[in-house]
Formats: sequence, C-alpha cells, structure tokens
Amino acid sequence: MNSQHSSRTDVTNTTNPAAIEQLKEQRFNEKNLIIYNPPGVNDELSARFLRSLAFSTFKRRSPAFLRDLIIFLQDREPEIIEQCGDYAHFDLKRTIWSLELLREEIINNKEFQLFRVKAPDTDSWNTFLKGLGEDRRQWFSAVWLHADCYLYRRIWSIFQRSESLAKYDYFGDQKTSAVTNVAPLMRDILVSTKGIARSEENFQYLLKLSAWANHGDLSITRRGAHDKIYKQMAKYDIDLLADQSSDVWKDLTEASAPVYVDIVCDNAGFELFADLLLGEYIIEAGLASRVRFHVKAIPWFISDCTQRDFDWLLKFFRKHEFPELNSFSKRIRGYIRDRSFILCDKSYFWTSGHDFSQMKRVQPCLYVYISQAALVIFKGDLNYRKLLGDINYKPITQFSDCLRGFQPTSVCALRVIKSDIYCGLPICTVEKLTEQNPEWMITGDKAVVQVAIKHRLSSDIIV
Ligand SMILES: O=P(O)(O)OC[C@H]1O[C@](O)(CO)[C@@H](O)[C@@H]1O
Repeated sequence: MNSQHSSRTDVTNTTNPAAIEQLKEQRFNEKNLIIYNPPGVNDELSARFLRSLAFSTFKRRSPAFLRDLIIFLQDREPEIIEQCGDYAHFDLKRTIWSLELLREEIINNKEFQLFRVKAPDTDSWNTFLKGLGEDRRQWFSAVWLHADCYLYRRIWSIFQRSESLAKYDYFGDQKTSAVTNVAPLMRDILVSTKGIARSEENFQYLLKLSAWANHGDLSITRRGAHDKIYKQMAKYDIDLLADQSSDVWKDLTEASAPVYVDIVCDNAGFELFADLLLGEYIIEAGLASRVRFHVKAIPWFISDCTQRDFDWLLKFFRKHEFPELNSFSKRIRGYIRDRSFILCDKSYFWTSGHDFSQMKRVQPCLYVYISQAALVIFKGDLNYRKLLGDINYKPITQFSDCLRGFQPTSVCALRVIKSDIYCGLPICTVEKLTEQNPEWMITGDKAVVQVAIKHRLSSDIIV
C-alpha cells in the first residue's frame, strides 16, 4: 500500500460513539484512497488530500449546506407556493428528495452523473464531464474546482426538472436579506466618495474597496460586509499581501481609446454595489468609456450575482428611504441607458467547470469579447481559483505565470484569500503567516490586488 495513504484500520469492537465515528472515517479514507498529506507543489487541489479545504468542504461543509437548503425549502413552502403556484407543493417534495440523494452521493463519494435535463449548457457540461479522467470523476478524487462547480450545476438541474420551480432562485432570500443590513454602510460610502476627483489615490481606494467587498460572500460565512474595512481602508493595507493597484492605474491611463473595462462579478449585494461604484468612478474620471459587467447565468455559490440580483439591487436603491441610494440608482440607470455600462448577455462559461485557460478553446467568442477591453477585473476567490486552474503553485510564482497563457488583455484579480492557493507572494510573508496560523489562507482576513499587464501593439487594438 502507498505509504501516503492511510494505514489499514484495526477493526475493534467498540461502543464508544466517537471511536465508531473515527473508525468509519478511517474506513472511508482507506476505501477512497485519501492522502494524508496536503497538496504538493503544482498539484491540483482535490478532496483526496485530507489536509485541505476541499476535503473538509465535501466531508462537512457541502453536506451541511445541502441540509440547510432542504430545511429552508421545507420552512418556506407556503411562500414558495405563493410565488411559484400550487403545483410547487408536489415539485418541492421531489426537489427535496433529489437534494437528499445528491447529499448522499457526496457523502458516499459517488461518481459524477451526466446531465439529462435540457438546458443551454447541458451538452457542454456533459462533454466536460466525459473529458475528465476516469480517476477524476468522484467528489473525493476530482479536481476541487470541477467538483465544486458541478455541485452548483447539479442543484440547478434539480430545480430545472420541475416547471413550477425552474425559475425560482433558491438562494434569493439570503442574497436580498444580506443587503438590507448594509444600507447605512452603503449610504456612508456614497456620501464620503461623492464627486471625488480623478487621482491615482482615489482610484486605488475604490479598487481596494471592491476587493475587500469580496470579504462577505455567503458560501463560507454569514458575516456579511465588514464596515470597519471601508472606514479605515489604509489600516487594512497591511493585510493586502500584494498590491499592484498602481500598475492597474498605469495600465488604464496609458490605454488607447476607446477604453473598455470588463468586471467579472462575484457576489451580489454589497460586493456588486462596490463594483458599480468602481465602474462609476472609471467612467466619471474618464479612465474608460465603457464598463461591462459579467454576471452568472444560474444561481451560483449561494451569493453570486445573477442578472436578477443586478436588477433587484437597482430597484432596492430606487425605492430606499435614503436619498443617496435613490440617486445612485438613478445614475447607474443613466449609465446603462447611454451604454457607458453594459450588463453583458449571460454566458454559461462562467458557470461551467472550465478554468480560464480553457476559454479560448471552449468559448472563443467570449475570449474575443473580453479581449476588446483594456482591462478585465476578476472578482473573488472562485474566479481566482479559475485563473490558477486550482493549481497549488509555489507561493513566489508570478501571477502572470500562473495564468497558463490566459491573457486576452490585462488581467486583474481582486481577491480576498479564502482557499488553499495563492501566488506572487514573498516567501518570508508566507512563512510568517503560516507560523502565526497555518490556516491563514482560509480565514478571509488577507487579500490581494494583482495584475498581469498585456503590452499591446497598436495593431492589436480592436475597434
Ligand atoms: O465568493 P467567492 O470569493 O468566490 O468565494 C467563494 C468560496 O467558494 C470557494 O471557492 C469554495 O467554497 C471558496 O474557496 C470561497 O471561499
């Protein structure tokens, strides 16, 4: 037996529940060839590594999250019926049953299934799944990124099976209630940033605000936005482990017209607010003539922004009692009307299992589309994992070297670090942080602003 794998369990007769649990876990690890070490350098993240966030995700977090979703659906049945019609009563039963089966599949490390329900991305998802190596098609053997994305696509397909629930956003309530609490914070930010002038410093402030706004996604914690960060941004620079915001400024100020900036959004609510504020500044400061927002086509990683969340936020602002929120909504609608802001057509690439190095091959039109921009900003942890292909690079590897050829334009990442991988960091920083807390990379206390600049020839410019 491979010495990295767990050693054979001693089957003893015990009645102690904790010991029984431990035995069960050991048996599971042996059966599924779980490796006791963390992922090695250049390994792809996977739940087959016992000491990884991926392992605890499928061992505990995802089953717990599915259980919570089931409880939520049971509790909300009357409201769901009111929203989706009487037939939802029967569809909910079937949906809950299917979610329970999915939970069992994860717990028992079953093989991924092909999708049967017809949707615009069914064929591409099935091609993707068929292309996975035979030993990479189970929850605890797959690349974490693939399994993680597959989970959210599976949940969606369960809801697609029933007519009454197909359009129901099962994460909608969590997303909307998280916004209500931060309305005063958003008002304060609007007041303090009102009419700020074009300057590198102000641009960096809004870029960092957009980065730190990624702090409060709902898939890991329910902590929401962290108001201290926005009030005392400079103090948090110490937690910004890589800060290339001045390179981003330089890239934009030197770009040839017409300048477009694309923002590949992450979470709805407060994070989207910070992205819109950054977009507004980019337009008003004349840094670009157009900002294009990319959102998710389906409910994704709980709090990710869909087109409906985008529209909902503008409506929420329009109807809010705070006049600052009303006028922000009005301004954003103005940018949408005059096409300074574009809410891009939904692309199912963002909710595929592919990492971004695959975009040119799998979705060439999207690749060409974002190539038109002078800068594309990728928000959040999951987008970062897709940029790196979930590969555990050496911490000192340059960000641009980790993109594996993905360079449609200058690529910027605004990420709060919430998972095992990172790059472009001095080794002494990593050693110090690890000494203080070996799990520093999953706490969401540190962030990065990184950019890989694409130096364009004038003949590259697409008009
Ligand atoms: O909203 P974000 O920043 O993409 O984070 C989503 C979370 O999902 C994961 O990618 C998987 O759970 C984590 O790494 C991350 O914390």
